[in-house]
Amino acid sequence: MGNVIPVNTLFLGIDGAGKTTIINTGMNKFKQLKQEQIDAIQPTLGHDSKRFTVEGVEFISWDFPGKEQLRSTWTSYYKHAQVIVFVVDSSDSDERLEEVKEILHSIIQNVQLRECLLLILGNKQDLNSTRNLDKLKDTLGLGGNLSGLRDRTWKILTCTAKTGDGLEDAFKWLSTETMKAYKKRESKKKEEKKEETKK
Ligand SMILES: Nc1nc2c(ncn2[C@@H]2O[C@H](COP(=O)(O)OP(=O)(O)OP(=O)(O)O)[C@@H](O)[C@H]2O)c(=O)[nH]1
Ligand SMILES: [Mg+2]
Repeated sequence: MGNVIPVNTLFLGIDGAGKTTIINTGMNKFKQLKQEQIDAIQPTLGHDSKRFTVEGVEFISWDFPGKEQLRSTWTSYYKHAQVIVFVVDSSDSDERLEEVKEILHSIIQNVQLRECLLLILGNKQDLNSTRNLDKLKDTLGLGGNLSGLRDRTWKILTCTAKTGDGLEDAFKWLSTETMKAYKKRESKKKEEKKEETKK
């Protein structure tokens, strides 16, 4: 097997969205966590990184707190980010999703995150009050031709972290897109080197 490509991946989203559960499921090869493993997950207060690999890409997963007073910690990591996984509780109230929309749009427009791949995950599809993909897209204002999305590789998908449903496909997509971006960067570097030696 070739070398694994490591990518700094920031997991962002408000409190209770399911960021930590998704990372733990990723580390469990996307198999359903045991109930006691789910019960052991506490709201994140600090931040730390955990790693899991999917099809040659190692996601160095930075788990951040979503609690309002702690969200300011996110931005100091923006300069290191290559991938953003933005997690949404699809069953959250309209009021909370209005707040989520605002946060998501500020991430989309942030110049420091311009080059990042963006995966938006509509989590908790198992709950009765959940929104499906189309409804979520609409609620989060992602339907139109948003300037921050036009030149970016991004996707919105749904999942259930509690069972693992949808997560493997989501990270396979990220893995494929990461590889493509990596190859593009490498060939650009090669071209530039060639140009340099010609001078
Ligand atoms: N029903 C259901 N509950 C989920 C799912 N994913 C996570 N949860 C629950 O939602 C709660 C919050 O999950 P976390 O993973 O701690 O959420 P977080 O985004 O890390 O939250 P903060 O650390 O506070 O920012 C926990 O009780 C989880 O068990 C899911 O797919 N379905
Ligand atoms: Mg957490």
